[in-house]
Amino acid sequence: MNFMLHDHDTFDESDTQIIPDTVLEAVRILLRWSGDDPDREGLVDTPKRVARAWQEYCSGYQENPALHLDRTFEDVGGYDEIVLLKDIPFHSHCEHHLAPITGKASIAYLPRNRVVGISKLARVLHGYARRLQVQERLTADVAQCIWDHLQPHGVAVVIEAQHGCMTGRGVRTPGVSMVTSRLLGCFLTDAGSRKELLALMGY
Ligand SMILES: Nc1nc2c(ncn2[C@@H]2O[C@H](COP(=O)(O)OP(=O)(O)OP(=O)(O)O)[C@@H](O)[C@H]2O)c(=O)[nH]1
Repeated sequence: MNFMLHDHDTFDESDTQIIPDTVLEAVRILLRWSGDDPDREGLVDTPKRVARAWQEYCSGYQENPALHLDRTFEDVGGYDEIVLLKDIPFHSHCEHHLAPITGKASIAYLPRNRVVGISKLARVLHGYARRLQVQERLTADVAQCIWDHLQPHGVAVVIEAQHGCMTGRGVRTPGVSMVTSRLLGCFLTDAGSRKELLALMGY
């Protein structure tokens, strides 16, 4: 996170990160407001831990996920069928309650003359997941990024996830999954391609 550094900000020697004192104080206020004592032994380092955790949860703001798709390969023996990376686990946070979203994503594309290293599809997913999200936008962003930067014949992203804001609070309904999909190109317009894709994905 790009916070301005001030003289009184805290330098965390354990990982050489500088955490603005305003952030530490915000966590202390939340702890106190929740009913606990931020000065008791177990909580005294909690603001620093929380700050570091949120830097990690939100590290996607510091990257452009599209850059993972810069390197492509053309010599793949004429392969021109669907490429699918299935059931990629991911972790995100909802923008409404900052509660965790955990789930898995399946990402497919039908290449046009070039493919990308398969790990890069997961990197694109994590680049968007490590931001505050709603599942619909996460699904759409991943699909659009691949569509724009690989210019394939088709892209499909299906995400199935559980939302902490529904399990641990509010309606308190565990065990439900939210499923979202974004189909582009041939997967949207061609019923045969879509049928093949959904069969490969196991739907
Ligand atoms: N569509 C969608 N909704 C989400 C997502 N993550 C959280 N939500 C929902 O966002 C909604 C926010 O609703 P609000 O009525 O503004 O907030 P709230 O009063 O805390 O709602 P409750 O969760 O019903 O207690 C809730 O229904 C959440 O379940 C998401 O990724 N997509």
